[in-house]
This record gives sequence, C-alpha cells and structure tokens, in this order.
Amino acid sequence: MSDSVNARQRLAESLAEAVAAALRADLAEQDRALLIVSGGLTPLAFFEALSTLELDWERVDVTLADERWVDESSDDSNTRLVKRHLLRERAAQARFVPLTTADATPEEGVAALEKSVAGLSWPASVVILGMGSDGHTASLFPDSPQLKDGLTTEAALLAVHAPSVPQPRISFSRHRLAQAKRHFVHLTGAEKRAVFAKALAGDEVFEAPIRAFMDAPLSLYWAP
Ligand SMILES: O=C1O[C@H](COP(=O)(O)O)[C@@H](O)[C@H](O)[C@H]1O
Repeated sequence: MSDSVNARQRLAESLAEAVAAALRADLAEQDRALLIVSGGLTPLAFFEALSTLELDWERVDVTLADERWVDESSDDSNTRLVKRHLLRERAAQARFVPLTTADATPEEGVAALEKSVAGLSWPASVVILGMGSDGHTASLFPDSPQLKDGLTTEAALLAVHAPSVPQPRISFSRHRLAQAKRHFVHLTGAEKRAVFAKALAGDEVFEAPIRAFMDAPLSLYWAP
C-alpha cells in the first residue's frame, strides 16, 4: 500500500474514533443523537471504520449534509453511499433519515423533508463537512444562485442548482449545520489542502463557502 493510502486509512480511523467518542458522550446525556455526514468520495473509509465501532447505534439518527436529487439506484446518490458503507456492521442499527422524496424536483420535496428532519435531535451532535476543490461544502456552491439563501436562511433545508454540477441538489443551510455541537472537516490530497489554506486566509464567503463555517471551532482531519 502507498504512503498516502495508509495515511488516508489512518485518518479515517482516527476520525471515526473521534466521532464515536462524541456520540457516546452525547448519548450519556440525551435519548438520541444526530450525526450529519457528507457524501462524495472522501468519506468511504471513514464510514467503514465508524460502522465497526461500538456505541448505542439504536439511539443514533444519521442524515446527510446534502444530497443529489437522483434515484437511490444512481452511482451519484449519497444515500446509496451511506447505506452501502456506513449502515452496516454495528451501525446497521442506526436510523437513517434520507434527504430525497419521490417528487420530481427538490423544490417540490423540500417542505416534506423539512417536516421529516424537524423531529431529529437538534442541535446535531456531529457534522462532518467535506469540501470540493471549488471551496463548496454541503451543496453550498460558489456558482449557485441559491448560495446567498443557503448562507442566510434560518430554514433547515433548501433546493440548490449550480451550473458546475449536473443534478439539482438539496442541502442543509449554513444556519442549521453551524448550530451543531461539533464540526469536523474531512479532506484528503494536496489540492484540497491548498484550497482550505486559501479559504482560511481570506474572508469572501461567496468565493469559498467553506469559510462560512470558520467562525465555529473546526477540527480539521487531513491526509495527503
Ligand atoms: O458533491 C459533493 O461534494 C463534496 C466533496 O466530495 P468529494 O467527492 O470531493 O469528497 C461533498 O462533501 C458533498 O457532500 C457532496 O455532495
């Protein structure tokens, strides 16, 4: 195995331990705990490591920071990713709350999804944020006409379109994600490190929406 594969595996395992510890701590104080995960390719090894760890998974709700408005059978579905790689082993006992409906568009589905997520244990115990090389996080894209709304609305969810991505999306708003008790950023590779460093150094949130989370304590998990 190459050094970077090893480093990414160790990173995934150490993030999984930190997330499991946070969930255990909250479950000692409350009935249920909410874990919000990101999709994309980065979290696969993390999901698999977390799925094997011991905690009272029956009292954990899992949802996504964002979702592509596609059928679950699509390779682009974040739900499919979570079901295949996280909701297995011990974590098969967790309750998953999807961010899609049978509606044709996220605009039509968003009201029902707002109701569906309203009953979760807010504030979330943990949010794991990914980031694209354009500085987007969740589905808050720099080129999206809905970015301003996503950064300012007090609603939990919004429908998102962006010229840079093929499918419409649904995303938790900055407001709802920022309320979480703990924020982890999970990144790999030199390109994302450079994008994150540039975002840290600047202040224009519309250029790099990940900046919208930099006033909360963020735990950065990065490997080459
Ligand atoms: O589209 C998305 O992209 C980001 C980053 O994904 P990655 O494949 O570069 O890890 C992800 O955080 C987000 O949840 C996802 O929908």
